[in-house]
Amino acid sequence: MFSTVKDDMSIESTLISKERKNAKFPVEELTNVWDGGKEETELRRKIVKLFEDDPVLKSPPICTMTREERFTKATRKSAYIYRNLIPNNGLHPGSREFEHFSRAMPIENNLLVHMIAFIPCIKSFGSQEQVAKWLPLALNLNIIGAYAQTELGHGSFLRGIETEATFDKKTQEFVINCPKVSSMKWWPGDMGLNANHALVMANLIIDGKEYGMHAFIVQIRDLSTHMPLPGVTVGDIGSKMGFEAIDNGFLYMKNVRIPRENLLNKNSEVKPDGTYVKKASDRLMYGSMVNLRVNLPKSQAIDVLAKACTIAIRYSAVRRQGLLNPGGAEVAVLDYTLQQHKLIPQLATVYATKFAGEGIIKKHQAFLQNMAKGNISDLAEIHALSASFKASVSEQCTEGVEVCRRACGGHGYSQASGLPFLLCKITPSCTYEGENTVLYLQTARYLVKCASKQAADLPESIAFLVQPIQDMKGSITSLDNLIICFKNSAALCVQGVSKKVNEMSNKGLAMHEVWNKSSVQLVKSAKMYVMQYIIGAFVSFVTEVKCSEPIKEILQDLCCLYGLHYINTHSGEFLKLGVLSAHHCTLAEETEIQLLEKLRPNAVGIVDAFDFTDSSMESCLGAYDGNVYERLFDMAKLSPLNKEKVHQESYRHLRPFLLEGRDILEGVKSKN
Ligand SMILES: CCCCCCCC/C=C\CCCCCCCCCCC/C=C/C(=O)SCCNC(=O)CCNC(=O)[C@H](O)C(C)(C)COP(=O)(O)OP(=O)(O)OC[C@H]1O[C@@H](n2cnc3c(N)ncnc32)[C@H](O)[C@@H]1OP(=O)(O)O
Ligand SMILES: Cc1cc2nc3c(=O)[nH]c(=O)nc-3n(C[C@H](O)[C@H](O)[C@H](O)COP(=O)(O)OP(=O)(O)OC[C@H]3O[C@@H](n4cnc5c(N)ncnc54)[C@H](O)[C@@H]3O)c2cc1C
Repeated sequence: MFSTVKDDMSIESTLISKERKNAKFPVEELTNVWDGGKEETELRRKIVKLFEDDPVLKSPPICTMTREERFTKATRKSAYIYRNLIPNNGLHPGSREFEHFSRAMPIENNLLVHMIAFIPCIKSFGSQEQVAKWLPLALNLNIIGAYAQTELGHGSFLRGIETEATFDKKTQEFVINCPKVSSMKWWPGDMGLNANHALVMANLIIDGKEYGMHAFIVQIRDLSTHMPLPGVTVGDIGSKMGFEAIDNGFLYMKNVRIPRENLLNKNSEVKPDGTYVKKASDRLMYGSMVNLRVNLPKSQAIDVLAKACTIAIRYSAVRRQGLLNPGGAEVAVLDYTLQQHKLIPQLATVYATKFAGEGIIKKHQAFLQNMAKGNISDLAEIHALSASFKASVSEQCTEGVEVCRRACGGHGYSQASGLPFLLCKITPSCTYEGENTVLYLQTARYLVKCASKQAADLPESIAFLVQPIQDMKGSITSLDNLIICFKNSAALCVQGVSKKVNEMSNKGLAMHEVWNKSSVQLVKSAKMYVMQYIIGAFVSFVTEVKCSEPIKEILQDLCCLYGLHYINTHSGEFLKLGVLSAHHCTLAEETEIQLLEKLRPNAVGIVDAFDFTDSSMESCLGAYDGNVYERLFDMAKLSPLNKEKVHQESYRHLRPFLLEGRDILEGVKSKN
């Protein structure tokens, strides 16, 4: 319907090619470092290609589809992936290939909560017999389960959850009830339309006595008709800011009866006579959340920011607007120091959080191995670290994506840029798997407890909180000094708020009031604690990684930039704590600006090294060829509103005024 408008040779494509020629490092090697080795890069590309070449997984750009179409396509693709593509290609969970799935998955898919929460919960909370019964069914999608914990009235405060599971000795069943509207399960992914089972977190009641939150497998839909079972009211909660392909659901249960065996009973059991047997710590009930807080940040936040950086940096390298040199040619907006100051620190955030996250995954794996042997002594430490890490990463990356979006000017507001989609995808990561403020407070609770102990009684990673403050020798801009600066700040923050807490409670104030009155500083302490962890982990990675000198230099520069950018945006905190002087802050600012200038020629190369395919980004601004304007025009042509030259409804409503206008204008014309 629209005529084609094409430049013979787009200037934008030429500009981005020049950028690539100017890069001062081997891009492929940085990709290998990012992936964890050359073989991993090859494997990832193989898996991505397998998914991208598959005709079943192709669909129109998401910005041209309705919610209904997006949900339908996502379900069709997900069912195919889990039942055909994965088993037919021998890609089993736990295999090396599996590590690369999140990069290969279509841009929209669902059944994820079934895969990442329902299945792992069966494994964590189920006895051997229960795992043997439920796991194969779940892996084959014979049953599809949601993780139904949050209710309309309660999400964060789990002790307040209202859904009840009352044991009926006579029938050897649990009776599941949502006593009030506020007790209805609300939000669980995959539950609204696709799930036929749910892992329901409910308050266990035996003979009138409450035993707290436990996990039950509840069938909610008939397996042959998919109709809700008696007593079950279930559906989709409606349109959201994002995740439109996912059927986040509501679930209201009235006298739903399930067999006694459906209480997942690895950690606690109800005997036929109603005796309650506790086999392990109550805290293991929270294990599923720790697992997700450790493992989700990579795919749900860090990769999302990496994509946003790719889009914004490629676009900024070809978008020419204004002059730097009076009388000269228009410049790429990436040449403005202020544009570099927006975007390049986001790149540093991607690298810092990715490598720090890998450290936490390793720590968590070690914890799981110990737990299998009955040792959960590191639980509090891993809970505190994973809670604040999830909070900090989701917060930094969400802010970063919005910075990238705005850095693309007007086009960043267009769905065709891919950036609104990324922003809507990343924003809820600050809320799900534990609302960030609530998570920071959990970390702070642990840190304050640690502050009253001796270094020898604390885990190695925490002992610095109670040890003497270290001196910085030499420039603030060295990586060693950055670590010292952040460690000192975290220690002083924690000690300061602990002192405040003690003083207030010594004055007789109730602990809950003390806590509320100190909460602003408590959250700040948790943030500083996790920042020192992230910086420390990034520095260790940069120091130890085996790579060529140019790559090492880029990583060192990004590492330094990450620390300095944080200092410069929070300098008041560092000055207030007395960790840095005004002179240090001035130097930190100058050095950051120098680093931006140094990294600028490599910026396109660094985002190329993330190696996102065009189809994994669906972005007219971020495609590899830099051909932004033609792509924007082509995408606009696909808008469903452009299906016909004249939109009948717009014409119908406006026609009377247009006819008036025509008559007036024709009258004027005939007078003339
Ligand atoms: C063939 C298979 C193929 C598979 C293919 C897979 C392909 C994969 C591809 C891609 C993967 C990526 C895809 C991802 C897609 C993601 C989509 C989005 C998913 C979103 C899913 C979201 C799910 C959810 O949101 S679930 C709900 C989460 N809810 C929460 O997190 C609630 C937060 N609240 C809490 O955690 C707690 O209740 C609380 C701690 C805030 C409560 O506080 P309080 O009452 O004060 O504490 P209490 O309960 O009394 O606790 C007392 C002590 O326990 C300690 N503690 C608390 N929490 C924990 C914990 N987690 N671990 C350990 N200990 C804990 C607490 O500190 C107290 O200790 P103390 O010693 O007494 O001080
Ligand atoms: C996209 C998405 C997917 C989800 N998927 C699932 C799922 O699959 N399964 C599931 O069970 N749930 C799911 N959830 C729900 C999610 O886990 C909860 O929304 C989340 O845990 C936050 O709880 P809340 O909504 O009750 O927030 P609230 O706790 O009500 O938060 C509201 C405000 O109160 C503040 N606040 C709360 N408590 C405190 C406190 N103690 N001190 C200071 N401030 C406080 C918070 O900081 C926040 O500012 C999902 C949510 C989203 C958005």
